[in-house]
Amino acid sequence: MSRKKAAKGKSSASSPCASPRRKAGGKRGKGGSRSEPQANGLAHPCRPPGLSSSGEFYDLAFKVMLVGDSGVGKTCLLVRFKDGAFLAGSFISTVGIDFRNKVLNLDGVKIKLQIWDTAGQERFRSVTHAYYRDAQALLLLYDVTNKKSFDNIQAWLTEIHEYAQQDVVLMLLGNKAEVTHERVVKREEGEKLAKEFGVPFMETSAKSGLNVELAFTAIAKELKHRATKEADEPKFQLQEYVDREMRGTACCSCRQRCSLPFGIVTP
Ligand SMILES: Nc1nc2c(ncn2[C@@H]2O[C@H](COP(=O)(O)OP(=O)(O)OP(=O)(O)O)[C@@H](O)[C@H]2O)c(=O)[nH]1
Ligand SMILES: [Mg+2]
Repeated sequence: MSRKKAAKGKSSASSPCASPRRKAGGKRGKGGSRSEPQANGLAHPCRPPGLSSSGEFYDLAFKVMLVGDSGVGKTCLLVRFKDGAFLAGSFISTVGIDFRNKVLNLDGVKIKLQIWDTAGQERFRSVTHAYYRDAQALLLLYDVTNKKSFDNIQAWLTEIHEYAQQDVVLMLLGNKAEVTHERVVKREEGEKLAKEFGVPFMETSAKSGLNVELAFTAIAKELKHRATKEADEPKFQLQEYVDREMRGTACCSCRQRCSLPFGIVTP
C-alpha cells in the first residue's frame, strides 16, 4: 500500500497528517532532505520523525540563534549547553557563523535545536542579517561585566525587529553572572530593561552552568507549544515557566538556579 493510500484510509483521529496540529502548514526547509524541518518545526507531517546529523531521531526541529556583542559569551554558552564544558583560556572570536545541534526530550517529544552561533563583531553583521529570517528563536546576550554590551541591547532589538520573523521567540540573557567583583550591570537592571521591551529575561553563566540548560529548555518548550497546541489551549508563559523553574531550585539568598540544595544560604 502506498503511503498516500494509507494516509487516506486512516481515520482523522489516528492519522498524524489529518490531525489539526499536524496539518499546520509551512515550507520544507532548504535542501529538502527527509529530516529537514519545516518552518513550523515539524520534521515532516506525513513521514517518520527525522534523524539528526548525530544519528538521533527527533519529532520537531527548530532554529535558534545566539546574538549579542562580541565577547558576551555566546560561543561559551553554546559549548556549555552542548558539551557541558566551559571554554576557559584565551578568547577566540567567532568568524561569521557556526552551528551545533542538540536533541532535547521534552515530555516524551524529541526536539532538535539547531543553534546558530553568530559573530558579535560589527564586520560580520551582514552575514548575521541573512540568517535572522530562518530563526524561530533568538537568545540575545549581554555581559554583566560589560556596560557597553548592556547599552547596546536596544540597538540589537532594533536590528531584530528589522530582520527577524515577527513572531520570533526572544529571550534576553545577562551572561557571566557568576562574576561578582567586576559586575557592572545589576540583575534588577536587566529585569527592568526586559520588562520595558516585553521580553523574558534571566541571568546565565557559561562558566558555572547557571541557568544554561533552563534558557534553552524554556525556548524549546515555547516552540514546541506553538507547533503542537490546539486552538483552545492557552499560550505558554515563558517568563512564568522560567521563574517557576528558578524558584524550584533556588537557594534562599540568590534566587538563582545553582548547584546548592534548596535552603542553603550563600554568603
Ligand atoms: N567569567 C565568565 N567568563 C565567560 C563566560 N562566558 C564566556 N566567558 C569568557 O568571555 C570570553 C568571550 O566568550 P565567547 O563565548 O567567545 O564570546 P562570544 O560572544 O562568542 O564572542 P564573539 O564570537 O566575538 O561574538 C571568553 O574569554 C570566555 O572565556 C561566563 O559565563 N563567565
Ligand atoms: Mg563566539
